[in-house]
Amino acid sequence: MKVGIIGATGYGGLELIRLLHRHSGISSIDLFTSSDEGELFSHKYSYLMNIYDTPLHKIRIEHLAKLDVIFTSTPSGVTSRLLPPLIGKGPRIIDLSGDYRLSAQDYSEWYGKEPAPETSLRKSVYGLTEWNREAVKDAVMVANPGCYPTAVLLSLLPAVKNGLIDTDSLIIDAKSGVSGAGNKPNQMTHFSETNESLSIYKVNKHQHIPEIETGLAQFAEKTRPITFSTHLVPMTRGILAAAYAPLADGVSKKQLQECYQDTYSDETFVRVMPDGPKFSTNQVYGSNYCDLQLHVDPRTNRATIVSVIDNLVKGAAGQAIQNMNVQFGFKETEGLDLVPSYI
Ligand SMILES: NC(=O)C1=CN([C@@H]2O[C@H](COP(=O)(O)OP(=O)(O)OC[C@H]3O[C@@H](n4cnc5c(N)ncnc54)[C@H](OP(=O)(O)O)[C@@H]3O)[C@@H](O)[C@H]2O)C=CC1
Ligand SMILES: CC(=O)N[C@@H](CCC(=O)OP(=O)(O)O)C(=O)O
Repeated sequence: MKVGIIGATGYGGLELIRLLHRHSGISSIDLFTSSDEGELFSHKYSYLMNIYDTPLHKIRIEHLAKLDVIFTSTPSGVTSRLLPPLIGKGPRIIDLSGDYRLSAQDYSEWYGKEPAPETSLRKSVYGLTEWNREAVKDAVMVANPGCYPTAVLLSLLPAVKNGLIDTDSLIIDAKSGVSGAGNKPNQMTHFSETNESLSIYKVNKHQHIPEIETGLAQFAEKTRPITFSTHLVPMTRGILAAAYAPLADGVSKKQLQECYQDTYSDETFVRVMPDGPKFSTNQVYGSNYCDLQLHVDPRTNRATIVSVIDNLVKGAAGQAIQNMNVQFGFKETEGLDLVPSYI
């Protein structure tokens, strides 16, 4: 298969390259840029010397149209303009940005930008693979989920769908490594701002709030608003999301645990962990796993449901390749059988 990556020079793009390199079904990977046309990729990133000594291509529709699959890993507001002439015209498209995940109204409200045209939005399928595999198979356009929504939806959907927790006032507290903000440092992500410091940001304003709410409504018919807070942690990769909710009447910890084990028993990439003294982002570092752990406090009858992912893998490039595997009939784990780099 001939693959193209737009936004190859960014963090999501680099991770796509790293993972696609070991995929058996790929014959070529064309890398596209909006700023460094003609430059050898291994000149820009010397760590790729003798691996990707290929030039960066200008983004041209005629070139893109000849490919089998296109990954777009660009800032929000780019693919809503770039992709409409290509959607449904040949290449399958997997967009890592937020442009095709929300309704036009939610997108305008939460991203503060012009949404994608309605006709192209209608063709997009939400790529939370474990929950939407059948739709992804035939999708010409996959909206790859955001990093936080991946962690939160995988951790909450079984309990919400099966009515095991009271979702009237769901609180989710999430923490991310700094690579989640991309490769352009700013006032918030600069080393001297993040080092030795923990911050909370976009309180009640995070653009992933409507994405999580839409996912809960789509896969579990839950429509109450959530409280979702995001934090920046002085580490490079990883997301830990903890959700807090009372158990529904009569539900036990054992039932909760069994529900999760049943839901994900056939899923390679979602691991339901036993209780243990430690649960951390480094147990999934560099891998496509989403690990879950469930706790119930008998004093408050409240469940604490925790998930960890690598934001650049399961939260971005890994899940995107998982979706490509589903679309093209590859084994879902192809290119993704990565042992976490724990240390
Ligand atoms: N980082 C993460 O953990 C996750 C990111 N995402 C989303 O994925 C997308 C990419 O994120 P990330 O890789 O971190 O971002 P980066 O900022 O690291 O990279 C984005 C890349 O997009 C390219 N680009 C910028 N402007 C344009 C443009 N106008 N047209 C075409 N290409 C452009 C740039 O490359 P060049 O200058 O060479 O064109 C740049 O390297 C974002 O939408 C992000 O929100 C989703 C999940 C997780
Ligand atoms: C740490 C950090 O800053 N993370 C980013 C994740 C952004 C992202 O992935 O954006 P879209 O899914 O909307 O494209 C944030 O919280 O905004």
